[in-house]
Amino acid sequence: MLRVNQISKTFNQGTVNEKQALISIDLHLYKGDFVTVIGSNGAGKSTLMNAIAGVYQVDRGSIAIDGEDVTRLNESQRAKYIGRVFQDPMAGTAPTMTIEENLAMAYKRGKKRGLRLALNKNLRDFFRTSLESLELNLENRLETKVGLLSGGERQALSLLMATFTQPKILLLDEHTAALDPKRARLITHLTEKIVKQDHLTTLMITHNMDQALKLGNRLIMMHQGEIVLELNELQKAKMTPADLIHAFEELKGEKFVDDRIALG
Ligand SMILES: Nc1ncnc2c1ncn2[C@@H]1O[C@H](COP(=O)(O)OP(=O)(O)OP(=O)(O)O)[C@@H](O)[C@H]1O
Repeated sequence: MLRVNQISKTFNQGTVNEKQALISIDLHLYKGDFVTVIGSNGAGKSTLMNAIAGVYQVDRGSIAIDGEDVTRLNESQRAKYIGRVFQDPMAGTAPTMTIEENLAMAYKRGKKRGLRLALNKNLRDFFRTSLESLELNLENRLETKVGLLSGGERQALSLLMATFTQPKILLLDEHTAALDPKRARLITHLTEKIVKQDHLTTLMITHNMDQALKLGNRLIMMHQGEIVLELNELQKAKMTPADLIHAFEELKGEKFVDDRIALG
């Protein structure tokens, strides 16, 4: 479903600030794979996601989604394939628009430009049913402005907006990190539920080692622009957060430095 072949990305090439953020990264995700991504500070995790989403063009290598080479497509041209949820609950939704207007906007994403979308009964029913799955009673607040929702409700809505059109790839960029523990648990639970039910191919960056081990069926660890460790479901199941750190230190002979790390 996702084939990242030998991609490299250097920022500020030829200047004193030159930074090789990605070095010959290979990553192949099969349909339904749910891969958690961890790594030290500045390891290249966000750059990898941005490269997949088309925010940055890569210097070398190629990216294919469901067999289509998207390497030279820009972010908006890739939008129909990709759902993304960011760390900031404010980032994925428009606060002055109502819940249903936000959903309509997401529904239109990637569809033909200029498509006028009538908010007819069928569409409202579809939005209501989708919102019911969140179990937050948002289905009865279709006309509420999104700016009035709590951070957790807003992030749940972002998650729904990123997934209800069944993207080929779901990118989760520390999407629970800015929430309090209770809301983070809720969003984690909803993520697991939606990904499983819709069999979504997912890449999730997290600084929470426990979450990285418990969620998904694969884990990758990045360091200085490279993937330094890959674990499958069985290997993940046997490991603790402390084992992960230990494995990194054995491999690289240096301390694992992540300012935002959470072990459990
Ligand atoms: N737009 C940019 N311009 C210049 N340098 C950048 C840019 N984006 C990222 N970098 C640099 O590339 C490297 C990788 O950054 P990236 O944000 O991908 O790391 P990360 O693994 O997500 O880090 P963290 O967990 O600390 O957020 C870092 O050294 C960063 O400073």
